[in-house]
Amino acid sequence: MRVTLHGVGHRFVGDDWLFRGIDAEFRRGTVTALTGPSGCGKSTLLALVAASLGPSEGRVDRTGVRRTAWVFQNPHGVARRTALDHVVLPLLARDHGRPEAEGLARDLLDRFGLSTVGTRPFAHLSGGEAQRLMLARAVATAPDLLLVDEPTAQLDPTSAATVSTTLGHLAASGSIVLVATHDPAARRACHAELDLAAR
Ligand SMILES: Nc1ncnc2c1ncn2[C@@H]1O[C@H](COP(=O)(O)OP(=O)(O)OP(=O)(O)O)[C@@H](O)[C@H]1O
Repeated sequence: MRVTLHGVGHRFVGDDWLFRGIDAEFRRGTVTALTGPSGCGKSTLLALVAASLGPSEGRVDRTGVRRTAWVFQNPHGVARRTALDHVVLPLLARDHGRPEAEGLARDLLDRFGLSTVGTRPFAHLSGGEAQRLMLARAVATAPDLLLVDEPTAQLDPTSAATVSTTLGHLAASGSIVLVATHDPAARRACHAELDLAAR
């Protein structure tokens, strides 16, 4: 399973090139940091990898990728549903029975440092809690490819380190993980880096 970029470049209509000539390969087991200054095109590259956008030039090949999960910069949940429910639902969708799904969801909340907020409605979570919940929900879908935009931007260093460790564990279990980030600590926790500033 892998995603390969061949000479990929992108520009939005009427704008200059954001980047050109990117050759890269993202493999299972690897967390890759996408870095570069604000506006250089990190989220755009995630969209190209997710195939929700076609590149202006070049080619993106996705081999063996069936399930993609994408965690956006701004967390969106269902205001009145509990944190636990947000993680239980994808597990039910993957055919786990409710008791098993709840057990797995509690484990995931625990891994993301959210065990004390499971019964809270989404609307009452802090920004950092909501963002970690979206990550827990994405991991619950057992994605082949996980794309994450700025996962540590709203977090204190300890919570940020927990998130980086958990993304590493997800990759170790066989996923491809891409993380757009400005955070030097999050970048250091990745196995590889694609720096868009250099393009
Ligand atoms: N659909 C679009 N149409 C036109 N321009 C866009 C579109 N999406 C993004 N852009 C522009 O493309 C540039 C790159 O945006 P992008 O969100 O990929 O950058 P980024 O590196 O992820 O930024 P940040 O670090 O601030 O999140 C920005 O100037 C943005 O305004």
